[in-house]
Amino acid sequence: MRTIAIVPVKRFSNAKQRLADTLPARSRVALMQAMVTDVLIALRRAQLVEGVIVVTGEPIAEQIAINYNAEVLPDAHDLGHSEAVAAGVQWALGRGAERVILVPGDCPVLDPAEVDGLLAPEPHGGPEVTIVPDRHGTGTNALVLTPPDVMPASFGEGSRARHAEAAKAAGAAVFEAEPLTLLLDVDTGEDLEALQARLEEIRGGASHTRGLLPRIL
Ligand SMILES: Nc1nc2c(ncn2[C@@H]2O[C@H](COP(=O)(O)OP(=O)(O)OP(=O)(O)O)[C@@H](O)[C@H]2O)c(=O)[nH]1
Ligand SMILES: C=C(OP(=O)(O)O)C(=O)O
Repeated sequence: MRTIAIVPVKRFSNAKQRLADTLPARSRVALMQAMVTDVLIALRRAQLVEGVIVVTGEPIAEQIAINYNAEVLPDAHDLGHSEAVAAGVQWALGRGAERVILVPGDCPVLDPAEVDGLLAPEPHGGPEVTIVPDRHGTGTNALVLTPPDVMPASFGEGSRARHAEAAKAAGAAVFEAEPLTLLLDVDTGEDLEALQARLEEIRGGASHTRGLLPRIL
């Protein structure tokens, strides 16, 4: 099933506001750069992802996307996570995608094998939505949408329940999955500590973020 990954990336200067008390701006920029790089490397290694689109107005993210064989869809206004993804879905439909996986740019320990695990189950033929929550259990870190426009994404506070409701309303089969490496997005100082702990537990992966953390913390 032709599957495209959509990675929205906000301009680095506005990114990670929830880390402003933990890191100075230049470190937040460096962290986003490293995390986006690690996410794109992981998606490129996923066997079941046929293409990657990065939706961004950030020139550095654009260059990273090009370096890792991803397409770039300009985002002139940074109107929001969901808005960026919506544009990516339309782009993916135009390129024949039958399914999309929505992945944020701030899940650096993403494991390609877990991405393939999310995409491996044979689709039932009808509309389907898989929700990957965040580690707090109320947000959404990733969505697998079959077809890509089965429902609009609605990221933000309490999005896990909202996405489940929207999927049911769309008549889609709803699944939930908790692949360990997709549960950890980095939004707060506490997430950063959890990331450091995770990087100590696992060998390999997230090479750019792993290399940067000691320099900025
Ligand atoms: N292209 C684009 N991506 C976005 C936008 N808002 C959020 N994103 C991306 O969506 C993903 C998840 O967003 P958040 O967790 O809210 O990241 P963030 O906005 O940097 O974090 P905060 O500033 O703390 O809210 C990240 O990859 C962001 O870069 C946007 O307006 N445009
Ligand atoms: C991360 C989420 O939303 P946002 O990207 O807008 O913070 C979420 O829906 O859990």
